[in-house]
Amino acid sequence: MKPFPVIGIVGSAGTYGRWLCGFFERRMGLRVVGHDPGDAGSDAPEVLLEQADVLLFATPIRLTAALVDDYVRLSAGREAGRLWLDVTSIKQGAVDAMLRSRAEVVGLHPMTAPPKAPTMKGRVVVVCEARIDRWRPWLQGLLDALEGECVHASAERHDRMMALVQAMVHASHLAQAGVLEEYAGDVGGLAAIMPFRSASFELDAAIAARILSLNPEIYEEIQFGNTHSADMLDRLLARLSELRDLVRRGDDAARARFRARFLQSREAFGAQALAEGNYAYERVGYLLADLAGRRFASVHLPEDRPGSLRTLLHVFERHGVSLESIHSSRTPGGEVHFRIGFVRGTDAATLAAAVAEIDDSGIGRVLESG
Ligand SMILES: NC(=O)c1ccc[n+]([C@@H]2O[C@H](COP(=O)([O-])OP(=O)(O)OC[C@H]3O[C@@H](n4cnc5c(N)ncnc54)[C@H](O)[C@@H]3O)[C@@H](O)[C@H]2O)c1
Ligand SMILES: O=C(O)C(=O)C[C@]1(C(=O)O)C=C[C@@H](O)C=C1
Repeated sequence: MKPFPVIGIVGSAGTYGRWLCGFFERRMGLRVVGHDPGDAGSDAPEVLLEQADVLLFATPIRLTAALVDDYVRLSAGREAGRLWLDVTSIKQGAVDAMLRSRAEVVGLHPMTAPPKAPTMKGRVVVVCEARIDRWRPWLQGLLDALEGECVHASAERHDRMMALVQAMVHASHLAQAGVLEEYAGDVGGLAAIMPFRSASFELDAAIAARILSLNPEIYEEIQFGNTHSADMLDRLLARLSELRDLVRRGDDAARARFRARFLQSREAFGAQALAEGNYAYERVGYLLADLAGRRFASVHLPEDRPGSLRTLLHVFERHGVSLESIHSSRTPGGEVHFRIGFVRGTDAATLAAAVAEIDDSGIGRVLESG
C-alpha cells in the first residue's frame, strides 16, 4: 500500500465532493482525481478506476448503490487491494453495493453539512467498517486527519440510529414549518411570531430554516430511503394523536394520563442526561441572548498568534468600554471572528472610536458593529 495514495472522488463537483477534494489535497497532501457529470472538466470514470487507490462516493443517496454497481462492473476486479469509501447519509444500500466489489470497504457518514472549517473537529463521523484489512492503518490516519468524533457501527445499526437522529428530527421540524405556514394567514409569518419567541422556539425555527435551506433531495431520501423511518413516523404520529385526544378530552383523567405518558419520559432520559441536556440548553439560551445584544462588534483577527486577542481587548479597555460577552464564531463565508457584546448603555461614539482604532491599526478587521 502506498503511503500517499491517489484519491478518486465520484461526485467531485457536489457539496461534499468539493469539500473532500480540498481536504485530501490541502490537509492530507494527496493527489485527487474526480468525476462528476456536473463538471465537464472533471476526469472520466476510467481515470478514477485506473489511478485511484482510494475511491470515495459522494453522490446523491438515491443513485449511489446503482452507481457503485456500475463502478464494480467497470472496475472488473482492478479494485482488489484498494479501498472504497462513501459518505452517503443512508449506509446499508451503499455499503452492500461496495461489498459486491473486491475492494476493502468502509462507509463514512459525517453528521454535518460540509463545515466551513478545514476538518470535522467537534463533529461526529459515523464509521461503518465493512471489510477492512491492509488499509486499516491508513484509514486511522484519515480519521485522525479529519479530527472528528468517530463512532463505529454496522451499516444496519447506523440506519436504525438515523431514523431517530435524522428522520425524526427532520420530520418534526418540517411538520412544524408546515403548521407555521398554515397559521401565517391568522397570526402572520415567522417575522410576526419571532418577537414573542422563547429560546426553544428560536432554536426550532433555526433547525427548520436550516433543513429548508440545504439540499432538498437529501431530506427527501432520509425519510423515503431509510427502511426504518416509516416505523418511527408511526410512533411519532401515535404520540401526537394521543396528546391531541387527551387535550380534546381535557378532564382530570386525561391530564393524569398526559403526566404518565408524556412527562414521565424524564425517567427514561435518566438523571444525568436530563442534567446535561438542561445545562446544554441553558448555555445555548445564554448564547442566543448574547447574540441578540444591541451593542456589539464582530472582529476578525488576521494574525492567529498568542496574545492577539489580548491586544484587541486592550483597545476596548483603553477606551473605557466594558465587555459583557465574547464568543468565537464563523461568518457564512467561514471566517473565524470574535463577536463581542458590550454592556447596556455603552456610548455609541466611544465604541465607534474603539472600532475605528482596531480597523486602522490592523489589530483586527471589524466585520460588523452596532
Ligand atoms: N450535504 C450534506 O449535508 C451531507 C452531509 C452528510 C453526508 N452527505 C452525503 O453526501 C452525498 C453527496 O451529498 P451532497 O450534498 O454533496 O450532494 P450534491 O447534490 O451537492 O452532490 C452530488 C454530486 O454527485 C454528482 N453526480 C450525480 N450523478 C453522478 C454520477 N453518475 N457520477 C458522478 N457524480 C454524479 C452530482 O452532479 C453532484 O455534483 C450524499 O450521499 C449525502 O447523503 C451530505
Ligand atoms: O445542517 C447540518 O449541518 C446537518 O447536520 C445536516 C444533516 C442533518 O440534518 O442531520 C443532514 C444530512 C447529513 O446526512 C448529515 C447531517
